[in-house]
Amino acid sequence: MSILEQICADKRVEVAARKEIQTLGDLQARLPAIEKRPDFVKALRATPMGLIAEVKRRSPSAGLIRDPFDPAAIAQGYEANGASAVSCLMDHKYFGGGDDDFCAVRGAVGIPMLYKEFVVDSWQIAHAKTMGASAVLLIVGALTDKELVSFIAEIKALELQPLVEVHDREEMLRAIDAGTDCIGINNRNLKTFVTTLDTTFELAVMAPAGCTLVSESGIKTPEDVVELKLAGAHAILVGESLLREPAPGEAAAHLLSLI
Ligand SMILES: O=P(O)(O)OC[C@@H](O)[C@@H](O)c1c[nH]c2ccccc12
Repeated sequence: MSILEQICADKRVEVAARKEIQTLGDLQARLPAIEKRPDFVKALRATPMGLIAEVKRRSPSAGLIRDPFDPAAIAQGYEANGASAVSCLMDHKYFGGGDDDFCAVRGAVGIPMLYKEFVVDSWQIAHAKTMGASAVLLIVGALTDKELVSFIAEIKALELQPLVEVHDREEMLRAIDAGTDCIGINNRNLKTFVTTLDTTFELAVMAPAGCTLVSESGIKTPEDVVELKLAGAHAILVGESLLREPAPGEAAAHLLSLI
């Protein structure tokens, strides 16, 4: 079993248990009272290169990334230094994240937030809305075509925006067929962890006109960002290289310094 399959199998068990405590109906009952959140895609397109800065403690590929870890302070640093949005890991078992981190960040910044999760169930989409997310990640490699189409529709129906993640040509074609206007190209292969910006260089040309294109993972230098912009990326999603610096916010400003 690949790590992606393993994480998704665990996630199904986790969501089933959470649904017993807080049902989908419980979440849905709260939706009318949830205030509208800022537009994620608009924020990404408002600057020459959008930055989705990530809050994550650890990952299966990198191990422990940052300790001690103060999600609210990190996110404030990102916002003060020009980040367009914050991505917050929701998975605890593999990434050390979860609801507490999301709430802490949500209370600390005004920019849009991405619910960074392995979505396998509609419950998670309603949960993202109640938490105050603006956008929800959908990983094409973890979903059937039918799931992809229905999750995109559910996300839009709640006035959230999907970031549809692909890693190869086949997944890119599936994302386009499903009809999304915001595609994330993950430079990291979630099966092998091999990470190369060549993934973006290869796939960016396939993106339909008008589609917002995000390059994700393994982005480290201002020169990387220039190359990604030339390749057609409108935004970048960056975690590890910022989080390993003493001041992640300042590192974010430096990363954008050549744009
Ligand atoms: O820390 P990095 O290499 O800058 O990558 C950030 C982000 O792209 C990565 O965390 C990510 C991209 N897609 C995911 C899906 C699930 C979990 C994590 C991810």
